[in-house]
Amino acid sequence: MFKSRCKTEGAPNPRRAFEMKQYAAAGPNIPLQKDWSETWCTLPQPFDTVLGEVLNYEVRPDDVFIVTFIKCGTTWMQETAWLLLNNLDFAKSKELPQTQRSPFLDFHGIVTTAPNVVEYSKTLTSPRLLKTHMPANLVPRQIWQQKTKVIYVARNCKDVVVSSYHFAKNLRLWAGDNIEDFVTDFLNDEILYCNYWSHIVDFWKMRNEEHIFFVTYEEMKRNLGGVVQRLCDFLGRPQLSEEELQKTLDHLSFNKMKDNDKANITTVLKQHITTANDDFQFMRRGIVGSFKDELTPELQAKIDNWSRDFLAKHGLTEEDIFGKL
Ligand SMILES: Nc1ncnc2c1ncn2[C@@H]1O[C@H](COP(=O)(O)OS(=O)(=O)O)[C@@H](OP(=O)(O)O)[C@H]1O
Repeated sequence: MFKSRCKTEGAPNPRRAFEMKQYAAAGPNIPLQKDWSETWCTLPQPFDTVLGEVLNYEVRPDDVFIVTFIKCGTTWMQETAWLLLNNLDFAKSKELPQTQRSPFLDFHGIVTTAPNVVEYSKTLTSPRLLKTHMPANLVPRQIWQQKTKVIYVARNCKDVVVSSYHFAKNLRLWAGDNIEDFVTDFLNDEILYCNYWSHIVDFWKMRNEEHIFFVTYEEMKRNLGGVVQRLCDFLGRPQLSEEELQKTLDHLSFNKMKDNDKANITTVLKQHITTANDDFQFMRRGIVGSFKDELTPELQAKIDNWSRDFLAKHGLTEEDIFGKL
């Protein structure tokens, strides 16, 4: 059912920390919409099984999915949406780790020693809030059949490159040692879940569909209060009072989430990814534009050219999606 293709067959990239495959959805049972890109998704080998589990996942009518490319603000949005779906239960949010409140369906594909999250998620009461990094053509197919609610968070490419570089390097999920090589691998789709743009553009095209909530990390930084109230409408929840909103924004601030070990997933990641460096921090800078002081002008231009070429084919520019950076 799955076609795997490997551009680098016969010449494996020495910077790959583990064997990766590039998967493309294939076969008559997979509802590949006409205008979705058919770009592959780069995943570790154990996804041969996990992909099937995720694609065939049994979706409940009131499930809410958070779908993102990596490092786009997933965890921040999970904390936000979980609170709204659970009547602002701050006490429970501080008791239970986020990974238990809002499981990451594909986690055991990346970390084979992690528990089977697909199985765990079946034990949760509804409404469930589920996370996946799969692209549109590889998320549970019932999402498209049932028009299940999807919250999609996108983040500008250069900040994603920087954030994923620190993440992959410090967890030793990538075996190179400098950001120049990482940029090369990212642009060649050698990094987990790449290709970046096809992931984002597919959902951008669906952003006006009723069951899709498309938002950017940049908008969350600019006006989280506005995003929260808009999300209340999407989730069918009442708007928050001024007092509730302020309490929610305080809980969701970078510093509060960083100090909250039930929302900051540093410890969980270190527990499962045993190769992690001691000083690995999941909550790193949490800003828009960290690329400005972490990427040379040459690397920025290299990424911009690559982005421009991809987006031109779709009649888009990066500014259409993210505004001025
Ligand atoms: N509350 C809050 N405010 C602002 N920014 C936040 C917040 N929580 C997480 N973050 C930042 O989001 C980045 C991690 O993205 P993800 O959660 O998508 O990572 S993952 O792919 O699910 O591992 C990562 O970005 P960088 O700091 O740029 O690395 C986190 O710091």
